[in-house]
Amino acid sequence: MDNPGDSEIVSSPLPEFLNDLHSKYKSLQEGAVANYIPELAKVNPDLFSICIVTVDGQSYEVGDYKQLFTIQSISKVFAYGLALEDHGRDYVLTRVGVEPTGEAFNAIILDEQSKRPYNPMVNAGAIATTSLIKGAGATERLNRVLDMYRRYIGRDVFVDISLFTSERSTGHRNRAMAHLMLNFGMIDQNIEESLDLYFKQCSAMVNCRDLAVMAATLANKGINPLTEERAVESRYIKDILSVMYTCGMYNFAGEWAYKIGIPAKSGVCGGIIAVVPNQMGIGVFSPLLDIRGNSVRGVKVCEELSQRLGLHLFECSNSGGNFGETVFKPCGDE
Ligand SMILES: NC(=O)CC[C@H](N)C(=O)O
Repeated sequence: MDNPGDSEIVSSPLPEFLNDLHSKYKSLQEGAVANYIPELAKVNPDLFSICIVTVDGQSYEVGDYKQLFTIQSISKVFAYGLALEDHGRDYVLTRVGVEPTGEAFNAIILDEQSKRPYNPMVNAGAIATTSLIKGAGATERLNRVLDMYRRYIGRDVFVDISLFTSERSTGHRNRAMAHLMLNFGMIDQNIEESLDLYFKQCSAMVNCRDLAVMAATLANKGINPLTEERAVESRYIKDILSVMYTCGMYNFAGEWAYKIGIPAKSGVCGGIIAVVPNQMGIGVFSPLLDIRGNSVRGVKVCEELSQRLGLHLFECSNSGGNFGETVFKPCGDE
């Protein structure tokens, strides 16, 4: 261990450890709230919460964990799962790739050869993914998305209409991507309906604890550990987690995989979900973002959680222990 204080922190039970992390980073004022969607700029920059939900249903939370905010890009993960269930892996792969872009989340780029958007975790790919969600019309498609959120979270979820209309009236860049993909036959004619659905899926209201439950559901092979309801077919978990791992943090994805080493997804709301397969889901919320659109405190908290709990997928075999009672030791030090 590098720091003298490490041994105290890692030997604390999880609630104390989360409290320590929260106090440590609460005063960090780096970054800025997203303002390209006018309603998003109104968020209180001081909000900060960290939650963990284990696959055996224990939950730990600290800070403003009941505060609702819009899920934004984190929705891309779950919409991708629904599109896979609706069409199967092979067809979805013809419409959206699985390559990291190395570019900003809102880059207007398609793969030169295939004309597909690069991956479902950036805006272009997410709009293509959402266009694949089935339903007889706009209402049925929205209801399917909301029901999907309900299964992952365990309660009904609503769309923030102010946020939705704010994004719809300013979302010209996303509209441009949709037209480009329409030009190449990557999405169908009904682009306004699909864009509305995309803006609504991004404007669904969640709190930090919800994020952790959603992440824990992915960690638990698609079954919500609190309600025991299946949210997504288990055969698509590896697809979802793979693209989260390689593409979930936009143009920080490589460094994230290298340093933190667990599948994750962020959103311009300031939320991050991180999934430790077969162990736990992590949710962090803090709206101050870095230049890539990732939560500054969120990245720091995940980095420290990963280091102190030995969560990096390739570091060593994870302990797989009971996180409710465990006294944490960094793996590799045994
Ligand atoms: N990175 C994000 O969270 C972006 C989501 C936002 N709704 C957009 O499309 O721009």
